[in-house]
Amino acid sequence: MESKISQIMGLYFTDWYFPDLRWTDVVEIIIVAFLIYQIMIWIKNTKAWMLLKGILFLAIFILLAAIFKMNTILWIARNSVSVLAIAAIVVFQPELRRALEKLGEKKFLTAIVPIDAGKENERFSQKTLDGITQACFSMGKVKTGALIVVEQAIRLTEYESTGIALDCIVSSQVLINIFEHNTPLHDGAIIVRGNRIVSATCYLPLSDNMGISKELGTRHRAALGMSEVSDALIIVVSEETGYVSVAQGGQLVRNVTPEYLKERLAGIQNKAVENKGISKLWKGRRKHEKKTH
Ligand SMILES: Nc1ncnc2c1ncn2[C@@H]1O[C@H](COP(=O)(O)OP(=O)(O)OP(=O)(O)O)[C@@H](O)[C@H]1O
Repeated sequence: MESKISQIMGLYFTDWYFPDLRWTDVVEIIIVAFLIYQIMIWIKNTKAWMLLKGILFLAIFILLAAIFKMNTILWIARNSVSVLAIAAIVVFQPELRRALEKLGEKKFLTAIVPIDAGKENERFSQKTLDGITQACFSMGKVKTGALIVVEQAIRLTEYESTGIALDCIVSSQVLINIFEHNTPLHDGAIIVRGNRIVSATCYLPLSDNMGISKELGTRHRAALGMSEVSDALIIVVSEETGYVSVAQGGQLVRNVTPEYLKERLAGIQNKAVENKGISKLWKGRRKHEKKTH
């Protein structure tokens, strides 16, 4: 049977060249495919998609100029390539920074080197997890708006300094009190580091994502924006609807249940979970914005 197959192959593919394939070549192919996939996801989720469309348009234009021998246009194109490359780096500086930060995130490093070995493995306690969940849904019931940033591996010092410094243990009562209308700390976001609230009234970067629903205002846009520039988990309570939403990694999941919120918080509670993160990279990507109900 095998000899028959090789006979047929030999008959039809005599001119074909089959290179020797080593296992390192297979690994190389997998790595390159993975990198291309990640770059494509990055392009899709950032402004780079617009840039890619612009570049394609320019490329077609230049190709036409080359076909019809329009020398002036070709000369301009040749001389502006380096300027355009620098301009793209300047325009995409936040996205590039985020991409590099992601590479340097502990979850990549700790997967290889156990940097945190010996350190406390829990980011925050069950009490903090329960306090945040309880407060969010209590505030949702009475339609009190809230914005809570739960810090992970990336330090949010830059955003922390835009608010009022606090050093306060997380509890549902404290959270409800902070976001109470007409109180000095209710505006903006709070940042939670471990079991403590470290800052209130923080200003977060607004997302310029065009895909976000028009019915969502700046509170949700700020949550999404923060999730695009950091690995934090951001919880929003809508003043308008009372819905609780969660943003992380540039994805906003709207109108979640207490069980879902607890699950998401539990997912980042243990630092050790980060090591499993790499396997998650293979799972399919969700839509940019999700509605659970
Ligand atoms: N960049 C920001 N950083 C932090 N907080 C912000 C930011 N922008 C707006 N907010 C908060 O959001 C509030 C305004 O919310 P707005 O009504 O515009 O948003 P929304 O997404 O429609 O939310 P809601 O459903 O609660 O009305 C502000 O009072 C402020 O507390």
